[in-house]
Amino acid sequence: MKTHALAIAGCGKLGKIVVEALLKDLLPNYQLIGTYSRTFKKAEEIANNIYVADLGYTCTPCHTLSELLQLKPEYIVETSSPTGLKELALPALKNGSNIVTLSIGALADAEFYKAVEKTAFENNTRVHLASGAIGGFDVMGTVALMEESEVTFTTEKSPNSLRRTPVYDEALQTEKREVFKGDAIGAIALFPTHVNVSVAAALASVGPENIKVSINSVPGFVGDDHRIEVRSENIHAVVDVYSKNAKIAGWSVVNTLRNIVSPIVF
Ligand SMILES: NC(=O)C1=CN([C@@H]2O[C@H](COP(=O)(O)OP(=O)(O)OC[C@H]3O[C@@H](n4cnc5c(N)ncnc54)[C@H](OP(=O)(O)O)[C@@H]3O)[C@@H](O)[C@H]2O)C=CC1
Ligand SMILES: O=C([O-])CC(=O)C(=O)O
Repeated sequence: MKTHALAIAGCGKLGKIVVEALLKDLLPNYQLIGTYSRTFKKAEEIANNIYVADLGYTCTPCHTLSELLQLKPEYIVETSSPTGLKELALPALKNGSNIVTLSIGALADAEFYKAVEKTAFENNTRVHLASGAIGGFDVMGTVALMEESEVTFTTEKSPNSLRRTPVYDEALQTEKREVFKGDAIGAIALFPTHVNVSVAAALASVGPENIKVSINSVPGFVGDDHRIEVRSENIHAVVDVYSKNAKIAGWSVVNTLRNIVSPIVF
């Protein structure tokens, strides 16, 4: 069986899910050879998990991104932040590494998107956008090719998840409110780490400047509900995903990694 050298950049909650999957032998085609995170200790903890599991190879925790790239990983799981993806994408692609990312919000920047596309193309590498806390990119892409469509993205969130954002005030604890209405570029600018999904749905369909995004704070709400609706002359598609927490996003990276090496591809 061919094994692929894997690295993780951003060793937080979702990166750890990929490690959990490796240790459960759900990613038998990959060896985690390196980790990197802003806080070195977190990269070290994951590398230590691999050491303790005695998988027959070593995982090197890295202090810098360039140290990670020197390990020449074939795939880098990027689970840091949209800023992290901006720092990592071009050097990683030039280094011959493919990327699986959840920090899709970074790609709302059209100039960055173009540079990523060009660099990946020139270096024969690819960027895989994991489905994260949503799904249905296939339907969205298909309809976008087929005919003109209108795509709306409506999210319900708990007020607590908006606490460290500019829209938060205590009244949100008792009052339902639409806290953002606009396109995906405006949404990710206001909530830089909370609405990667809106950018992902937009990139899969009508583009970040054309999708209609509505973000709603609902008192007492637990988790997130993302509802994407595509309407065109022939199609009415609804993708509605409720998730109690963000675990689904981590597992979507695992699913993407499995799909990459599977002879039967979804
Ligand atoms: N597409 C989707 O559906 C979803 C996407 N996301 C995105 O996934 C990513 C990971 O989320 P999650 O695991 O919950 O986040 P966490 O905060 O738990 O983990 C992120 C880790 O990455 C590190 N980090 C952050 N920025 C950088 C950087 N520039 N360079 C290196 N390391 C960095 C953090 O370091 P430190 O510990 O020092 O802060 C932290 O350890 C985020 O971008 C988030 O926005 C999240 C949920 C759903
Ligand atoms: O879990 C979610 O609601 C999605 C999320 O944080 C994101 O898209 O960044």
